[in-house]
Amino acid sequence: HNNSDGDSEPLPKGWEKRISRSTGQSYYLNIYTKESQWECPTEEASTKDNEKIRCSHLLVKHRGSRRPSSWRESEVTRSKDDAMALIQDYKEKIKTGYATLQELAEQLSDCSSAKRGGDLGYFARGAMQKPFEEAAFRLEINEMSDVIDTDSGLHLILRTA
Ligand SMILES: O=C(N[C@H](Cc1nc2ccccc2[nH]1)C(=O)O)c1cc2ccccc2s1
Repeated sequence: HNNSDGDSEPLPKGWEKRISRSTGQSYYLNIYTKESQWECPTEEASTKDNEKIRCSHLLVKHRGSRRPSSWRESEVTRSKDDAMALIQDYKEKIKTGYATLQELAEQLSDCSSAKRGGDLGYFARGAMQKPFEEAAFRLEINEMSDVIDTDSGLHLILRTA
């Protein structure tokens, strides 16, 4: 329920009202699961930490990657520094609106999810490597991460749901 002045009624237990850095809009944070939502909550915040989110990502592997091979090339030989230069370029292209993460992932991601524009589907905590999970669960919907370093390589993550 979005009451008109928003602040008249106290929030249900476990929620905090926040202001979005990017849009200035107020949103609501579940202090247990750290999940955020735009809608004013009507129920007590859920404490189950099997909350699921959905992300797409673009992965650039390097010769130190856990599996230095992909649908794009049978042996990935680029250095980590070269991978970093590449993914920073991709990040710029996405930030400037030159391309979407999905478009670049489909052509350039070293993850098999490239076929689905980088879509990884819904996942809960515990499914993905920790650095990826921590970054992904901190994102607001439609927000893209900075470059994230995992044993698989360097990622850009876009939270889609
Ligand atoms: O682990 C995967 N692919 C690896 C690369 C990789 N490593 C990751 C680490 C964290 C998140 C996604 C990641 N993708 C590979 O192809 O070598 C996954 C592929 C797909 C495809 C569809 C849905 C989930 C997944 S997870």
